[in-house]
Amino acid sequence: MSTENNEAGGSLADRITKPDEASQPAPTTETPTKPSEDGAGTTFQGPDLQEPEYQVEVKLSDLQADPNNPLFSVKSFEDLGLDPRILKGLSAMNFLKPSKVQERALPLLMNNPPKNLVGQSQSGTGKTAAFVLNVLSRVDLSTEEMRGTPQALILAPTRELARQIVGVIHDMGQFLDGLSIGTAVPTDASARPTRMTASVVVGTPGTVQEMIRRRVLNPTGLKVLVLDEADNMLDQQGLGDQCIRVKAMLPRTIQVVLFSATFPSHVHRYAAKFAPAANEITLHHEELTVEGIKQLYMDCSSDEEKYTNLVQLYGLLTVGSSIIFVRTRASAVEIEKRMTAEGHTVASLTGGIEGSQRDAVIDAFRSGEAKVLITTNVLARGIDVSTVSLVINYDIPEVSGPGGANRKREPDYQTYLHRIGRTGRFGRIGVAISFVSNREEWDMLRQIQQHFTCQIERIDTSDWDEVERIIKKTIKNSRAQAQFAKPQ
Ligand SMILES: Nc1ncnc2c1ncn2[C@@H]1O[C@H](COP(=O)(O)OP(=O)(O)OP(=O)(O)O)[C@@H](O)[C@H]1O
Repeated sequence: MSTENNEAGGSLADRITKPDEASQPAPTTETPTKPSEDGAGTTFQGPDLQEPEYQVEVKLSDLQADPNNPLFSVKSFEDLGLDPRILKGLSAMNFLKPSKVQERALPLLMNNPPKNLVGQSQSGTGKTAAFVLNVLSRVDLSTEEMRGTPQALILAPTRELARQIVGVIHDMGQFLDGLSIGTAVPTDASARPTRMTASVVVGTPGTVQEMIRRRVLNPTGLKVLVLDEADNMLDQQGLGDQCIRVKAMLPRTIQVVLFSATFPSHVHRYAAKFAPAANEITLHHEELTVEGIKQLYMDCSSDEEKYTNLVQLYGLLTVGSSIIFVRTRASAVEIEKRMTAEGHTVASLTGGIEGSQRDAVIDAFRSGEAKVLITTNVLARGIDVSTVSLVINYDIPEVSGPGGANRKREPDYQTYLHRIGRTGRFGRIGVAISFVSNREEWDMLRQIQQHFTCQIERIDTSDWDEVERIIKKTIKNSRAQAQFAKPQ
């Protein structure tokens, strides 16, 4: 069973599987090498922090000098003992200073003998670079034979995230001669390789498991295993099983690295078994929200009013880019159809569409060609598109599971945090609006507020000009306000 798509909430029962994708390894993928301007991967460029339209006043360097900010660091990348060619890659990506998680994780990761790591840090704070820098520092590219030997394996829950990580490795490792990166995501039979000879392999667990089983991927030379979005990977029945099976086929001495913005306690205990004797970087749940994301909600009297409010917001959705999260594939498709028929330009991405079509949609969204993306939880995690300034929770994320209609509805805290974290990346600003259309949804929103001890403010929809003014002002001012709020 493949588990590349974990759309319908965080639970096992609703996870949607695509058995046809399970046994389909993919080819080594090459990505372009043009350096990016804002620290995002090449293929995923967005504007710099200084978005002219919003006249953002604060600079990244200010945030990185604030000890309370997750982007703060005292060290430079040079201090972290990285290879000069990797430093050159970082500089080409315009990464000037490490973030807190990078500064803390890298010495732990790169120390010898290698130790396992369970690392947590808020969304958009640079966890990818933390594990990629360790991977690039550990691969040996000195001989032809080593260059063709898979030495590091990175697993991610979705094809979109796997492809994104490939882009980051490509950019960061662009000056490492002989580095090759393989992508192991479901693909057509005609495009499957017979042998994976890349030194770094990034993929989804089902496909990687199948590649190892069919001896397409030889795991004996692997030195590092990374699980990105590790809590999600280990907590879902299918994905978790696949990760365990993959790990059982790897060398026993492999360094295991687990990263996520969230590690709920039950998964944390399990993670400690998957990565034994690991160093840990852990946050309390009230430390998890990101300062630059303004959280709002809208009262809607019915499901239909959710739709009309969304349409009213269309002008704001296209100021930057925006992501609209819905609960099911069917509603994503329905909203897309309805909005398109009414003359709005929107795209949708769900696990229900073919892999190549998914790639085309996400690529169009990254390039800005598509500015409004309707999706399910399949894109709730990890996706890094710096232009996203607005996230809409059209449906509040819920824990789903057995129990039928009488079961009490419960918010999915982790998914809420990951969804809103698609904006406000690495010190940028963003707005997240949750729609509530009945008492139960309002209760779930209140519970989310309590859980993260955060403020989710109501927007009054009786005057749409005012709504527009408030949201635009918020986008414009939220970072600056955070600065003014700082003690002198
Ligand atoms: N040191 C740095 N300097 C500048 N930009 C950086 C730095 N580190 C990371 N970034 C940029 O910050 C953005 C967010 O990084 P990344 O996607 O790794 O976040 P994350 O912590 O993995 O988030 P999530 O929990 O949502 O997966 C990316 O666009 C990345 O290029």
